[in-house]
Amino acid sequence: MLRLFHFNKLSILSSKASTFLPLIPIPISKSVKSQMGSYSTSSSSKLLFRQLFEKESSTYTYLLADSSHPHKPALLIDPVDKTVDRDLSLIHELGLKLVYAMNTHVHADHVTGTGLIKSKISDVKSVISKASSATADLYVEQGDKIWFGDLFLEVRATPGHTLGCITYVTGDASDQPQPRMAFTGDALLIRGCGRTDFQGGSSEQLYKSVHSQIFMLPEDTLIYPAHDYKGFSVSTVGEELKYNPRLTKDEETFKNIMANLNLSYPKMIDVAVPANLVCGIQSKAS
Ligand SMILES: N[C@@H](CCC(=O)N[C@@H](CSS)C(=O)NCC(=O)O)C(=O)O
Repeated sequence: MLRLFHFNKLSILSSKASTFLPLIPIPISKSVKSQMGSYSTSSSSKLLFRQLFEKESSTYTYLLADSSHPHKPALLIDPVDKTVDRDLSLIHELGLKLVYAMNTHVHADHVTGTGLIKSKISDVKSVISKASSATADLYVEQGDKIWFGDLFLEVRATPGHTLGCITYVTGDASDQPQPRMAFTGDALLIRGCGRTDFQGGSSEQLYKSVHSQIFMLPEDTLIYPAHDYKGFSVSTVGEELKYNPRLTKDEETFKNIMANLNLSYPKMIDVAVPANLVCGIQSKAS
C-alpha cells in the first residue's frame, strides 16, 4: 500500500507529490563536471544529505532525502541551471524520487535550475516564498512545514537581502536530524551576510531577521549558506554568534558596514532576476 506524505498545508496544495512515478533515466551532460563537495553530516540514519557546488557563481545546492522511506523522497534547495544535469544524475544514481525544487529567494547572480528541472521531471513542484513575488507551484511563508517522507523542513522568513528571503530549517523533533541544519540562502553567509543594496534589501531588516530567526536556534545548529567565496562549506550558529564580523556588531554599526560594502553589481543581475521571477525559464522572462 502506498504510504502518503504527511498532509499539512503544503502537501495538500501538492497532492501530486504523494503519488510516485517510476524513475525515468536522466541524460547526463558530459560537459558538466562533477563539483561535488559531498558528505553526510547528520547523526540521523534517515537523512541523506549532499552539499553540491557550482563554481562560476560559488553557489551551494543542497540535496536532502529521506533514505529510510520506501520511495526515498528528495528535495533540492537552490539548484543552479548549469548543474541541473549533474544533480539529476546523482539523484537518479542514488535511487531518489525528487519531489521539490526549492529556492531560498530570487537570486541575482545566477539562473535557478528549477524551471529546467521541471521541464525534465514534470511532477516536481517548485517552491518559493509568497513574499518573493516569483512564480512557483507552491508558496510558503513563516511556520510552514515541508515534508519529505518522515522528515520535514520548517520555513523561517528572513528578509533583508531580498524581501522574500526564507531560511529552511530541519525539524524540531526527536525523530528529526540532530544537530539541526539551517539553509540560510544569502541571509547569513559564513562570517558574512547577503548584501542589502537591491531587490528590496534592507540592512535593518536583515539584522532583525538573522538575530530573531537564525541566532535563536540552538548553538550547534549547522549553517549551510547559498554561497561561499572563501572556500568554507559549513558553520554553526554558535560560531557565527562569536565570529561573524558583521552580525556580532550592534545594529547601527552593522548598518554602517552594509552601507559601505562597495560591491559591484552581480554580473548576471539583468538576466538572472527576470528569469528567476518566472522559475528560471528564460524564454518567459523576455
Ligand atoms: N561577484 C559576484 C556577486 C557577488 C555578490 O554580490 N554576492 C552576493 C550574493 S549573490 S546576489 C552577496 O550578497 N555578497 C555579500 C558579500 O559580502 O560578498 C557576481 O558578479 O555574480
